[in-house]
Amino acid sequence: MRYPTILSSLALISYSRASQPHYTHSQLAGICNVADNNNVLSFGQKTFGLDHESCTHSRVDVQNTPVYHPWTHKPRCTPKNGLNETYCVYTNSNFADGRGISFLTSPLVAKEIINLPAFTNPEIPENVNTFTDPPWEVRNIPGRGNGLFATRTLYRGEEILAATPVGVYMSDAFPVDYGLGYQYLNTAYKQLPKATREKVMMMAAHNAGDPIMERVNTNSFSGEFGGEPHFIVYPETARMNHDCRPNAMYYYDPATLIHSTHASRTILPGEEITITYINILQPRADRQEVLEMTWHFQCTCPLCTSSDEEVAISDARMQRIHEIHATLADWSPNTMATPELAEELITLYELEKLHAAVATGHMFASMAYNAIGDTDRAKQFAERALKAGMVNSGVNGGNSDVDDMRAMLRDAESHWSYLARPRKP
Ligand SMILES: C[S@@+](CC[C@H](N)C(=O)[O-])C[C@H]1O[C@@H](n2cnc3c(N)ncnc32)[C@H](O)[C@@H]1O
Repeated sequence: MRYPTILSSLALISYSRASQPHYTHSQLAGICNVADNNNVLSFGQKTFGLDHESCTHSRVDVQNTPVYHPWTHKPRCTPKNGLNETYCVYTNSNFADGRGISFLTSPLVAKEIINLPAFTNPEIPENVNTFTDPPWEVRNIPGRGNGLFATRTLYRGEEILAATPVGVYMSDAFPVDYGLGYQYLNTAYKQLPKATREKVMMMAAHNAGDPIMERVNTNSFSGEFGGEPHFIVYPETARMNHDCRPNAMYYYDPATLIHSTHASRTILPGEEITITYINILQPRADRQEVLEMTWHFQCTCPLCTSSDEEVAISDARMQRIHEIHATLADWSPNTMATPELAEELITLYELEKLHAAVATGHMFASMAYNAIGDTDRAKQFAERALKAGMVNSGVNGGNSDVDDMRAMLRDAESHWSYLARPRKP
């Protein structure tokens, strides 16, 4: 039997934030509904290998409240492994107006999850999980499987889709005993409502094997809960194919778990809507290697299929982008960072059609101008960064870059970067 390691995960953090994810961690607080771990464990042991649903119905107390609140099913836990770890399935089949959600995670992480606003304030905005009249349709493309295609013009910043996850699985739940991990993963799947299970099964799978595991492998985004890496499944979002110069960007809100995708440039009707699965600031050879190894496809996006000469120019620009990033991030007294360098970065992003990254360029420029005391320019660029940044982070912000740029706009002289790099005489 083949037990593939879970390797693939579509980067969850937008490209420009890939190296600095911002997760809010809820306080460890409150009660744990799986405190009765021995019971759960023995239950898990008893049901080891079972896949019939009769065992999974929620137990209800006299007030009709499940004793496992907020879970609608009794948590089922693996027997402790040699490292004294256990992983449990936690399902709330009512989550997000009946879409449901299942976790396979540790009891400690579950304690944090139940304190997230997703559970303490579970109201779902109207635009989320609404797929009745989307501005796209699913089409099959030879060699790529299904993909999303725009059915009308979408403008930069416009929302394409927003969804809650249906499955969240801790990556550590698998390697010690893959067989056991798969069984509990299947339990997590089976406890979801029927319509959601159908959505999961409609996702593509790279390989034959365990149907759920293979779908998780092919379609998961990655994120953290309680500081631990998890795989996160958004079935509709996972329909989007990869492009090294994507026309859409996504943002994940770790408090509500809502994942939203926005246009990062104008997308014309009939155009495929694409995201990136990888860090696209890599040379073509490296990008292709990662995509081939992890997602088993040969990238034939326009950039990958350009002439060798064009690719060499693009690779050189990306090398320069890396150099400028490093210089602009250097706040030491000997830094070579200047506002001119930040403006060069913006130009390079534009030449490379890195639409989604432009906000990062404006943010660098804002701070670089503020660092020499040019508060007018600093504010101008902060405004541009905020406008462009909405594509990445949603209109309400909720990440530290957005907060930082708002602070710059309010009062540049109080911003930490003010006169941090005075021009040398
Ligand atoms: C997350 S799924 C994307 C949706 C998928 N095409 C489907 O049919 O549901 C990832 C898989 O889609 C395919 N894929 C994504 N982007 C592609 C691309 N640019 N070229 C070829 N195949 C691609 C690969 O098979 C990849 O493993």
